[in-house]
Order: sequence, then structure tokens, then C-alpha cells
Amino acid sequence: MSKILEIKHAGFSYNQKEDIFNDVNLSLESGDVLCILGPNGTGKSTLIKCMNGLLKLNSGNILINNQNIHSLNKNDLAKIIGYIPQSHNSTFAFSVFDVVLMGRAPHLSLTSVPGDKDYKIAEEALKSLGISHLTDKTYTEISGGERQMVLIARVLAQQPQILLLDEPTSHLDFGNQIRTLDVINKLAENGLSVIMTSHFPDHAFLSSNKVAIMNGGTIMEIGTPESVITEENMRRAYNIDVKIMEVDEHRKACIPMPIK
Ligand SMILES: Nc1ncnc2c1ncn2[C@@H]1O[C@H](COP(=O)(O)OP(=O)(O)OP(=O)(O)O)[C@@H](O)[C@H]1O
Repeated sequence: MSKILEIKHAGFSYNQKEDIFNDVNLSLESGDVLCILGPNGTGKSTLIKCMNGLLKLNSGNILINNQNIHSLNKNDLAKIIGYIPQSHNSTFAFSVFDVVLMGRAPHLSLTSVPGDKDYKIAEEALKSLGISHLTDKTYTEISGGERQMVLIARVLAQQPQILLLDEPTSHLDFGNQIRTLDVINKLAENGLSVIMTSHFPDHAFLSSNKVAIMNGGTIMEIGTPESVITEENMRRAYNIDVKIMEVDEHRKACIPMPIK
């Protein structure tokens, strides 16, 4: 299968002195869900920002559909890549529906306005996440978790080929975390490629076919969830003991053990 995204020997530094990461290599095919785990401050969000073209690598390349990311203009990139940052504040009192409808912007020309098709796509995005009841609410007056769901709806309305999600479940209640992972799984079944960062190895077991652990300035391990989320790798990455348990024949769970 052809690679939709490829990162080759990527290195990045904010100040040209200390590298945040070096020699990062990974690739994504249509329908892949890659979960990036790793301790705080190891560069997961920075790498996601490089994949979105917001930051420029110091070394190496990022290819989107075999084209260098920096050869694509902003609008073309927005048609291919949807991105939800770790935190997002809006000071404008848009309605939830308008926020979701804004996801259609890359598909409209400078002079056109959203049409019936765009309205329908925005409605469907809200419905697929079970949040149609928020449609007429004011975005600045809903909870942090509700806002996170609305941003996911907006990025779904954008209909990208690649979805970059920086800790997509961080503000969500237990049920909405699992429902969001389920939506991600369904989108991937339809060919969307997803890269998400997470602090929950179990979320990778639930929704990913690839896992990478960022640690010590590079990708420490990459592969299937079963091969990467091991007791030894979790100890190396997080310096804690975990037990990997079989929930059933298709599912494992990562249980943290008390610190002795
Ligand atoms: N704008 C910036 N300027 C300078 N340094 C930064 C900037 N943003 C992040 N850093 C530094 O880069 C390193 C990696 O940060 P990053 O946010 O990518 O880590 P992370 O793995 O996503 O962390 P977390 O799991 O805590 O969200 C950290 O040491 C951080 O302090």
C-alpha cells in the first residue's frame, strides 16, 4: 500500500542548540492509526506540529503523498491534514454549529459561502459524535470536554485524509474517551489515517494498529501495540512497573503497579 505520510530522519530544535528530537522515522498508510506515547516533554506535540507544517524540521523530511510538506500551500495542506491541538481557546462567541462549519473553510473558495452540502456535512459531524444537542449553544459557554468534542466534529467536517490529534481524550469523561476512540476506529476503517498522542497505553490497545514510544530524543520503539506496549518498554519509558494482562484473546490491558 502507498504511504500517505512519511517522516525520514527528522530532527528539530527550538533554539538551534539543544535537539528536541533526532533521526525520527515513521510512515503511515491509509487507515493506519498511530498512537505516540512517551513521557512529558519528549517532543510529541512538537513532532505533531512539524507534521502539520506549523514548525519546520532542522533536518530530514516530511512527505505527504510523496510531496515535501513545504511544497504544499496552506489550503492544500488543510484539505489533507486536520489538526486538533492540545489546548484551544476562543474569545469569539460563535455558535457550536458555526465552529463546526468552519471546518469546511479549506473546501471553499475565497468568495464562496458554505452551501447545503457543507451544512449537511457539519450536521453529520455533530451527529456522529452524539453532540447534536450542542448545535445552538455558544462555544465559549460550554465545558472543556464539550469543546474538545466540538473541535473533533470540526475536524471531521474538514474531511481530511490525515488526522493529527494531540491528546484527543485529555478533557473527556470516561465515556466520551471511549466513544471518541470508537469514532477514530470507524473513520480509519473508511480509510482515514490518524496520528494521535496519548498518555494512556490502553487507548493504543483500544484503537491503534501502530504505536511509537518517544523517549530520549527519538523514537525508542515502533510497531504493533502488542510488540511495543510491553512491561519492559513501559518501565524504560516511564520508570514505573506495569502488568500487561490479557482481557480476552483480542485485547490486552496495561495495569500500573504501586510504586514500592
Ligand atoms: N515554543 C517552544 N519554545 C521552546 N521550547 C519549547 C516550545 N514548545 C515546547 N518546548 C520544549 O520542547 C520540549 C518538548 O515539548 P513538547 O510539548 O513537544 O513535549 P510533549 O512530549 O508533547 O510533552 P507533554 O506530554 O507534556 O505534552 C519540552 O522540553 C518543551 O519545554
